[in-house]
Amino acid sequence: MALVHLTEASAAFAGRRVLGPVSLTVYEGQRVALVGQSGAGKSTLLDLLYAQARDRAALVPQELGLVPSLSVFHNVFMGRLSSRPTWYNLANLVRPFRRERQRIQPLLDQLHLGDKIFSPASQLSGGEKQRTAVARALYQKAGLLLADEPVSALDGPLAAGVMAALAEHYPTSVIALHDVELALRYSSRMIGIRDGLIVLDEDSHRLNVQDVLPIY
Ligand SMILES: Nc1ncnc2c1ncn2[C@@H]1O[C@H](COP(=O)(O)OP(=O)(O)OP(=O)(O)O)[C@@H](O)[C@H]1O
Repeated sequence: MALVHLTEASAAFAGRRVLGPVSLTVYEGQRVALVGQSGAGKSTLLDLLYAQARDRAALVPQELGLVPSLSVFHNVFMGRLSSRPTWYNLANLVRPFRRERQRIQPLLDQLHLGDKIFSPASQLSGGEKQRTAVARALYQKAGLLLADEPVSALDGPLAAGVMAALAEHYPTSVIALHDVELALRYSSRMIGIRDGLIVLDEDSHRLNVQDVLPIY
């Protein structure tokens, strides 16, 4: 089943086309890695996909979108604000419900962030902020994950752990990654972007790093 679909889509800034035309269908169960040079158009493509699938997608944007004054717990809780009544959200803001803590704590533990649950986001390192945004997406439990460089601030083993967590919670995803090896390891389909166009679209298991490098 197709979860998101673009037909001859394009995007421009100040009259300059930066993406497209691109046509892309992402099917249920596909873990898509988006790779390409800085400025190739990966974030722009993710934006177009999100615009099509806003009601069924969790987004980890490159800028993360955290509220600095709120705790990690509350930032993660925000992943499901729209599915809860306002009174519930406000009450949980003042005094976290035990059942919400019981849902959020294991996600943070999995991301090695468990001891930061009530730290304000403003006091986190770059990598901790990134993992908070990832936890928010895990908590959201949407049908599709869209993530823009979700592990760029993490070192090797931690990056692999976060990619494994994303794969475990989200069978269908589109993730922009600059680390080609990581992209190959955690995706089933590899899409390469160059100058705003799709120049590679292949099963990841058919590719190795050398096959992907020419798009850079
Ligand atoms: N708000 C904007 N205004 C003007 N130009 C923009 C804007 N956002 C992106 N662009 C341009 O669009 C092109 C594609 O940018 P995009 O962010 O999609 O690339 P990217 O592949 O995600 O890059 P990176 O890997 O550095 O995040 C670039 O040339 C960029 O300069």
